[in-house]
Amino acid sequence: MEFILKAEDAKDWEYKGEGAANVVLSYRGSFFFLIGKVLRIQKVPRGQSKLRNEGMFLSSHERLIWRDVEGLAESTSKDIAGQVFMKRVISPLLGSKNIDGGIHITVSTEFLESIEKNICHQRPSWRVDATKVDTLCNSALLIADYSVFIRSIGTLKEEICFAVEIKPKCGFLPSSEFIAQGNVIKKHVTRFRMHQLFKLHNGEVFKLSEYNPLDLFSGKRERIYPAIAALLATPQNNFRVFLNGSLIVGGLGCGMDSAAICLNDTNRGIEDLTKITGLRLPRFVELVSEAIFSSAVLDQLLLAQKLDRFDIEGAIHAYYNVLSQPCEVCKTLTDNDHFQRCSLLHAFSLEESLMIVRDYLIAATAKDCSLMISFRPVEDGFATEFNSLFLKSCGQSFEYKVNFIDLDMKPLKKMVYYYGLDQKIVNLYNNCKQNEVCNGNTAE
Ligand SMILES: O=P(O)(O)O[C@@H]1[C@@H](OP(=O)(O)O)[C@H](OP(=O)(O)O)[C@H](O)[C@H](OP(=O)(O)O)[C@H]1OP(=O)(O)O
Ligand SMILES: Nc1ncnc2c1ncn2[C@@H]1O[C@H](COP(=O)(O)OP(=O)(O)OP(=O)(O)O)[C@@H](O)[C@H]1O
Ligand SMILES: [Zn+2]
Repeated sequence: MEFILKAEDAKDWEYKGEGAANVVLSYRGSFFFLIGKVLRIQKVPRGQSKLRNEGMFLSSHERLIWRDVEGLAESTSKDIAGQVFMKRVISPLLGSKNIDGGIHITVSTEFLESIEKNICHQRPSWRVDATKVDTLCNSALLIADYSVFIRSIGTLKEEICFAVEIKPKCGFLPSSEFIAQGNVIKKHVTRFRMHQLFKLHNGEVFKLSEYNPLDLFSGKRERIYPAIAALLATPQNNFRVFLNGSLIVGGLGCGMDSAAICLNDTNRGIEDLTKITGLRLPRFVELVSEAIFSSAVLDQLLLAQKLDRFDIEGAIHAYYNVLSQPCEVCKTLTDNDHFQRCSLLHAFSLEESLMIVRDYLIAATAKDCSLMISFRPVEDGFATEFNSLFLKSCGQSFEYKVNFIDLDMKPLKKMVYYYGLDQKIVNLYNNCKQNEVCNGNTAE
């Protein structure tokens, strides 16, 4: 008999969080198979009811880009495309060890409608205004809950555990020759840093984050620690802490909490963590840093991000080649040298152009995914099937697990948006710099 979640099951699912595209719920019922799991449900922009497309999910150009990936071009839904993309494109790059594709389960429209109603008051209001549960979707993704440390399926033993969620964003500086002279700042200042200023300017955050992705991705202990400390100081949508599965630090998907509220909440969260685990703030930062350092999990992620070799300023020209359309960007270029250089990209073959765009899209996924690391204190010398580390400074051993989340495929049509956003971000940064408003965060 097929397993279906129906209206009466909705009460067992509790709001956990959401991003731009999905809402995530934790299971609070007693059905063995669902214990320790979360359900990831697709959302749609409000006012836009997505018509079910019974045919191919990918556009004809996307099918061309992904034609070498077995089963991807033929996908008939977002779910199927996502699953194939994760299995055949992302897992080989990031290593299957830290990725759980989850399973798709059938959900009734009534279940989704009840969920939409039940969680409405818990969602951030700006997310409610922008999106709603896609009640026309007939499946949802069931994944292990990484905010808890589960040792065996179907049990949630009463053990202390905590987890951090990190959205590290882009960990390198681009060096593409297709970056216009006027945008050369991109080669010296991180995208994250420039984007912060843009977000501040547009009221998307209250305070600039001091987090530097180059530190987090450095592979050096002494640089990872300040990166984690900076994330903790200004979590925005880049950092969350869960204690026994409940969110204690970081907001529900936005950076709109005022600096004071945020700091108060963080302090309270850390107090709770210290009370329950005995771990004080510096030791906690040390533990998270050590897990990132020892697991070297960001090395693979960085390689995947670096598939973006041409930067959007180069890849956008390849995009127009793929579409076989006149390039909308070349039309706007005023620097003749730069125009000549970009023209070279239009001489590339279709094969080369497809590869540039495909690699850019894979890198975009790698720049937007998050990492969840769950910890559990253990007796020293305790044999474990998981990674473990000993924190000398507090004489305590921990076992930990690292998992990537949000490895969704990015749609091809976003390329134009990516180019526009990039130009807006760099223009604003350049203007601010000229006005001597902003300070540099240059790479060494
Ligand atoms: O473009 P960016 O760098 O702002 O990233 C977007 C994220 O913004 P962020 O900068 O992390 O606050 C954005 O996150 P928020 O909605 O701001 O929490 C999404 O992750 C978006 O991806 P998608 O639309 O769900 O596929 C992300 O879009 P992609 O660029 O990954 O497609
Ligand atoms: N497997 C999981 N275990 C625990 N919590 C999870 C899991 N997957 C997602 N979450 C929580 O739900 C939130 C939203 O999930 P996710 O990042 O997949 O949404 P999204 O809409 O795809 O995000 P984005 O805005 O980056 O596109 C996460 O930030 C995380 O807090
Ligand atoms: Zn062009």
